[in-house]
Amino acid sequence: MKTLKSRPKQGLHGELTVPGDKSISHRGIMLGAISEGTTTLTHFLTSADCLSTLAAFQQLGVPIQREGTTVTVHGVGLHGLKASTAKLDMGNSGTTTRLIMGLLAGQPFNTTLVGDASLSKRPMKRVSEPLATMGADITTTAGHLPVTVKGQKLHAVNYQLKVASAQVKSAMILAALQADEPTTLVEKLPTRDHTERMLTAFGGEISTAADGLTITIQPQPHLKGQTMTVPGDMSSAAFFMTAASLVADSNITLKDVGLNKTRTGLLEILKAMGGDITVVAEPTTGEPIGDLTIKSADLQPINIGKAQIPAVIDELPLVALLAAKANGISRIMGAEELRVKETDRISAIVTEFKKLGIAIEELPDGFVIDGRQPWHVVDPVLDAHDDHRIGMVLGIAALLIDQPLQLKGADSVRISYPEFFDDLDKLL
Ligand SMILES: O=C(O)C1=C[C@@H](OP(=O)(O)O)[C@@H](O)[C@H](O)C1
Ligand SMILES: C=C(OP(=O)(O)O)C(=O)O
Repeated sequence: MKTLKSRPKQGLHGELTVPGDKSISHRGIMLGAISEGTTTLTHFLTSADCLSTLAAFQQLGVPIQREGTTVTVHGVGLHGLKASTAKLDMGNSGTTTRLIMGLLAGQPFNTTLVGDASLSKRPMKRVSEPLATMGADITTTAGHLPVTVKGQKLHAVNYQLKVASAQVKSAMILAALQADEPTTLVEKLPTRDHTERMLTAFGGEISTAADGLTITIQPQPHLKGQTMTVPGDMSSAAFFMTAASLVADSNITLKDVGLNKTRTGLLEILKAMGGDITVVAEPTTGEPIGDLTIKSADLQPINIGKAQIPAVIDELPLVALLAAKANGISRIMGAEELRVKETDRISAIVTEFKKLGIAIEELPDGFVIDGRQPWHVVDPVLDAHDDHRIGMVLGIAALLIDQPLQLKGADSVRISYPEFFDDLDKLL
């Protein structure tokens, strides 16, 4: 049980560089592995999820070294992976599992994937079914892990994705690389496009049509290892953006944060709510990055619907917290995907926010929050529900309360941001 810091005497102050982006770190290892030559990733995220990806590719015969946050991947090419003698442990990572399924679907060997209790409850048919249209042979356990992938020769498809999910899209892209002809995928809504951008940087041929939804992938590329610095994770920066906005007298700067438009939903929402944020973009050739300065502000309520969800999916617990201090009623809808994350995040947020006396109502696909109601602690023992993002949002919520609160499962931050509480202390 961790005792959370309560309301600070002064606001949050100072400058911070948040750890590397989780999505980009995963993809850096995967694309590096199937490239020819060496890939060097600096500012790699050394959280449990990304280390699950690193270990899985080592087990597939890819030499990978790590020194601190620098990772060197000695690529084996698209057809150079080797069968693992043991099951691959995906740990808690949905991204590792879904993307690796797409890649292994076309390899000439069989692999069994297992994961922890939380990951073993998450849906995998959303990946195995679309992959099956390409000829993949994937057996799930009633739609969940353990999953066995029996490598097959894959054929190209023209496929309309059924869920707005970058993980499903990326699994299909990684499978399409191994197909016989070009594949076309059509997304329901644009989702994070790191796979597409990074594949291009590694020398692959992938294009997105003017509609922003139709993606064409050329098969059998000869990818070349790259050197890249992973941008700061917007999804980690988001915790401090929220804290500085809500805690009076704050003024912080977050350096080198990834500003890819498919990830900046929270930034846009915070601006629309009246947040005080200055963005100084930096010139880059790869993923857009920049520095963010955030000061405390009085916030207005907001309504969010389906089309806005993908760009803020992992930050929705923070949108709920912002709404809980806004001057009116906010509605967040179209977010049913939250129910199939590390925990049912809708239910977890409602349960934990109610312990703080927040006026929150659960919807099947989101929540309604009245930020005008004063908070009052009903139960000082909060629970992360074994979910890193729930644990961290509660760590921020505690800064808005005068009495000390306890957090069960604070250790869950290791999944995406092991230094979270230390970095928060630096700003306090
Ligand atoms: O592709 C990725 O790196 C991710 C995609 C999102 O999941 P979905 O694809 O399930 O929306 C997100 O929630 C996850 O944290 C990372
Ligand atoms: C949902 C998340 O990750 P994953 O799906 O990779 O477990 C997350 O980091 O919030």
